[in-house]
Amino acid sequence: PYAKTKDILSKAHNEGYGVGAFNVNDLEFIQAIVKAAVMENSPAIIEASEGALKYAGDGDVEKGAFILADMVRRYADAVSVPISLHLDHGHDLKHIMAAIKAGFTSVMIDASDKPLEENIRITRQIVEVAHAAGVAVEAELGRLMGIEDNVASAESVLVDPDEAKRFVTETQVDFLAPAVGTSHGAFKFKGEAKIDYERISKVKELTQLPLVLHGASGVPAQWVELAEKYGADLSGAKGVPDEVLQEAVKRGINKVNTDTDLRIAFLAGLRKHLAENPKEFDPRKYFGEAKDFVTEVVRDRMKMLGSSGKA
Ligand SMILES: O=C(COP(=O)(O)O)N(O)CCCOP(=O)(O)O
Ligand SMILES: [Zn+2]
Repeated sequence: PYAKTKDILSKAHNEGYGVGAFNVNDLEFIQAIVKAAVMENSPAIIEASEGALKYAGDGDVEKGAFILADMVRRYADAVSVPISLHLDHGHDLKHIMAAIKAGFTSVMIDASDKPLEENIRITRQIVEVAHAAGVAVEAELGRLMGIEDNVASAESVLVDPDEAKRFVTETQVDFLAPAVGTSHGAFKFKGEAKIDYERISKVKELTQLPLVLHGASGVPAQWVELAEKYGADLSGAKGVPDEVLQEAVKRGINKVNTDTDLRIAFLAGLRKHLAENPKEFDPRKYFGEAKDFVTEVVRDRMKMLGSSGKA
């Protein structure tokens, strides 16, 4: 059924496992994720960024929010596993309000690029409005970037656990995304793939909240190689290894944002089908194989994070 992100993450927090938060922009990815959740008997968080709302609404964010929310709700209510819908990286109050009106069960206010005091002020505002509507709030502290030679690289700002404690107390957010060395996209880490485990443990201890890891895609070689076999150029692609994610979950990460892996799997399926079926022009066929690859990569992630069987 359509569920509240907060309920899904409270259970994961209490029982110590990770739940994938899978990004969507369209119908195909929603279908693929819901199918994977059913096959794995796993909860799933579906999330849409502001870019996804614009894409689905052909430029109109509010329309996109309603279209995506309606699709997710209908697919979720047709299955027995809990599926929620979350606004990812909300920056603009208008977009956050549109998501709340459309029925998203949680929203992220991302003011992590602002000084702490301003991040607190903005986040507190959003929490007030969202909580009044029964919607949970995620915020981010520190900035997503890599870690080089054990110190944060110049432009990155890793979370300060003491600041995190103050932040959650003063804002009452429901979940927190601490910056611990990951980054978005397919080309993570300049050197070794490492994140700051100690910081995760300290933030968990001080906040006692479900924690979120952004930039958590693994960029699995099998999918990169398949996409490249059919003409993609993803040289240098690198993600977060499974064992690193599993350690992060052990230390308190519960929501694991995954977008890039789904994009690469879909790309591989699409390129493969088009290359192998030059006569095919029915999108239900060529998107069909691409969807099946997304289902596979989502199932793998649910097993790896420990959410399989936890519905
Ligand atoms: O943390 C992640 C994804 O991390 P990943 O790239 O490692 O999958 N996200 O929040 C997804 C961000 C997607 O934003 P946009 O739609 O604007 O491209
Ligand atoms: Zn993110």
